[in-house]
This record gives sequence, structure tokens and C-alpha cells, in this order.
Amino acid sequence: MNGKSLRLAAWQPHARAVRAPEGMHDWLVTPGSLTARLVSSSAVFRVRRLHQRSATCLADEAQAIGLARPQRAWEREVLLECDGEPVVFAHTVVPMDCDATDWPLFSALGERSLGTTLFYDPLVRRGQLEFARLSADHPLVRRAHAALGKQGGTDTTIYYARRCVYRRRQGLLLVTEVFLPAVLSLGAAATMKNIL
Ligand SMILES: C=C(O[C@@H]1C=C(C(=O)O)C=C[C@H]1O)C(=O)O
Repeated sequence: MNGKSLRLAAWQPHARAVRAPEGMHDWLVTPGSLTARLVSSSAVFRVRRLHQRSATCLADEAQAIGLARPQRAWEREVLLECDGEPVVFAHTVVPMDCDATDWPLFSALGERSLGTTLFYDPLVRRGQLEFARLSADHPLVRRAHAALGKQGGTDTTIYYARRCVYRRRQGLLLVTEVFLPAVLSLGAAATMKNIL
């Protein structure tokens, strides 16, 4: 970590507050399942599971999932890939003490999209989206860089992210999606597919 403090984010309730370029703003405000939009924007879509394990949640996540302080949670991290190109780094946390019946499919997801369990289950309630600008030293961007095999030290890119809390029975689950720059090329590809 070379002494750099890990900078967390200021999560905003309105997408316009993070001043994303238009193309990225359009992705940030994708209604419904992001998976569904990515599938329709590419020929080959893949959820590349990086890991699913217990880990200490981030300081700005604890309260969102009902924890008094950062503590162990179930953590799932994936790259969403379109036509072989990673376009989203996604990070999901669930409190360790959640009842297994709250999220019955979560532990066995593998490389199936979490979205397929969240958006087609009538017991799931979706909270409000929040948005943030993340710099390269944010913990989630650092993890995305590591997953992509990239050194983030000189990266001055601003990454745009959104997060949302889902509730099912007594269970809470927080999904954070960090949009990678390559997501912007999908718009062009999707447009070309419509034209050709
Ligand atoms: C919440 C969704 O699920 C997607 C899939 C995820 C996964 O498989 O871990 C995580 C975040 C999402 O981008 C969605 O499709 O909207």
C-alpha cells in the first residue's frame, strides 16, 4: 500500500452529482439489471468470478448492510466481460450472520450472474442507487487493477461507480459496480450492430 491512505468515496443519491461524461452517465443510470443490458450489448457475455469468500467489508459499506463497524462479511467479486473485454468490476457483500434462507442462491452462484437471482425474485426489494467518482487509490479500483493485472500507481483515470442495497426477508446485500473505461466502446458496438 506504500503508505498511501486508501481513499473511500463520497456516495451521492443523484447520478448527475458525479458529473460523468454522457456515455458513462448513461451506463450509470441503467435501469433494471446491468447484466441484461450487457448481454444485449455484446455477442458473448461472461461473469468471471474472481473470488467469493469471507472478508472484512469496507468502512463505507458496513452501515449500508446494517453493521455497526467494518467486520467480516461474505464478499463476492467478479469481472463482467463483453466479447472478452472486462467492462465492470463488481463487488458484493452480505453480512456473515445472514440467515442462509435470506440469500439461498448466493453461495452457489459460481459464474452465474447475481442479477439473475436479484431481478427475478419477487421477495427481493431494491434500494436507491448511489453514485461515486473513484480515484485509482480507492480500494475497489485497486482490486480491479489487480484483477486486470494492471499497475494502478500512475493511473489518473476517474472511475465511475454505483451501488445499491437489496433486501430479501431479513437479509441485506450491497452490490457495487465499478464501470471500466472499456464499457464506453459497447455503445458504439451496440449501435453498429443495430445499423448493420
Ligand atoms: C446486480 C446485478 O448483477 C450483476 C452481477 C454480479 C455478480 O454476478 O456478482 C454483480 C453485479 C452486477 O453487475 C445486475 O445484473 O444488475
